[in-house]
Amino acid sequence: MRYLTAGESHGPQLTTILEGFPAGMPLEADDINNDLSRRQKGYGRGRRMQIEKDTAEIMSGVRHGLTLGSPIALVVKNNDWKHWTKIMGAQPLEEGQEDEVKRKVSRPRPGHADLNGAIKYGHRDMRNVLERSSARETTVRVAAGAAAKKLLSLVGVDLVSHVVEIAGIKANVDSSITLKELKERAENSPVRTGDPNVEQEMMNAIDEAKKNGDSIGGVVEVIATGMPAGVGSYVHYDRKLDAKLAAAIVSINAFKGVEIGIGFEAASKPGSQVHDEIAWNKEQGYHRLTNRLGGFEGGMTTGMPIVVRGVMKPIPTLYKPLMSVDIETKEPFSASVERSDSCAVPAAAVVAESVVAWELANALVEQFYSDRFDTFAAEIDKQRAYARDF
Ligand SMILES: Cc1cc2nc3c(=O)[nH]c(=O)nc-3n(C[C@H](O)[C@H](O)[C@H](O)COP(=O)(O)O)c2cc1C
Ligand SMILES: C=C(O[C@@H]1CC(C(=O)O)=C[C@@H](OP(=O)(O)O)[C@H]1O)C(=O)O
Repeated sequence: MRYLTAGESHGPQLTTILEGFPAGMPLEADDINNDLSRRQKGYGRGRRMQIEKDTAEIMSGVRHGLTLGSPIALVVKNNDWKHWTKIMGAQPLEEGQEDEVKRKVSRPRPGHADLNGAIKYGHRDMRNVLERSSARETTVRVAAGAAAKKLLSLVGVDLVSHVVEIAGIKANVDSSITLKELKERAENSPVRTGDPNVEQEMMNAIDEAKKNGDSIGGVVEVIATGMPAGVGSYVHYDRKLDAKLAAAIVSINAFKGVEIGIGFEAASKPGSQVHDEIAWNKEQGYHRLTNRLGGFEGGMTTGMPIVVRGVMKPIPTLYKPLMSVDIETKEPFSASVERSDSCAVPAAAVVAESVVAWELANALVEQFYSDRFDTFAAEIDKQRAYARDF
């Protein structure tokens, strides 16, 4: 499967085209809209989220609630567009209009794509960069991921995402709770954490950062259960599914690191406390007695839950501005800010869940016959039975 996205943050709409979904799979706009709304929630977001009410329209590839096997085009309109029509206007500017409608952005913001993007594409107006590098684009990545999640749910793969750390405050999730309970907790928490004991502390940290004109980051975790064993491959670097997940996570705006299973903790532990012992019984088939490697060995799924974490840096736009240089005058300035999120970690957890879902769905579609949804689902069931008794 593949998808492209198009759209500027303050343009009329965002678009994505999804390709490779099996034909005959149920899909409705509501499957997508629920996740779009989840991405908009979360403590620490700025004023833009009060303007937008993200909903997807399915423009192609689905009839009477079933996929056709042809490309699926999804559109999400930007409500904010109406405030930006002049600045974002599609028409070329006429003589003398330049100053009136087009305030050139010549001041690159530290931590953003502005300066490097301007150098790369030769834009003297850095709005041409920031409009596309904005995390507004994650809206349609979540739409794509929601369609992937629908596919996964129909073949018995379930996902949950939650916030495990904000600004050094760590959640401690009771390992005895079920995935369903974890999901409910995260869904009902303004900071999407599975640990209610640290929720208030995290919100206080966000308030404090906001008050100080600063921003904070954190760590999110995505867990996926039900993936059959043996998906992905060890034979080539670009077929390793854990590597694809890592790339997907780091591709999210502001994500700077990724861990699979215990991740960086493995560096300080002996092998006996890192590797998961293998066992077999009739009911479960092969399984691991622990899941420290987060569901992967050799770039392939083990059949155990997949556990991926990603670290998000603090939002780069700060009300307490950082120094930069104007590209026209080469003079230093301190950047002023109109609006920004102060912490988007809870929202980014939903984005992480979506990009992981896409990679898992893609891996299944690549590995199993996938023209028709009914045969695709049957093949996955067969793989589960085969792997259990192997
Ligand atoms: C959900 C989400 C919301 C974000 N909101 C903002 C924001 O309001 N202000 C901002 O400066 N950066 C925000 N970012 C981060 C920037 O988009 C990102 O840091 C920037 O594009 C540079 O990319 P890089 O950090 O990956 O290098 C957000 C990121 C995500 C995932
Ligand atoms: C619009 C979204 O996030 C935006 C991501 C973002 C950035 O620089 O990444 C900057 C802000 O944009 P604006 O300046 O228009 O308020 C955020 O609101 C969204 O998540 O839907």
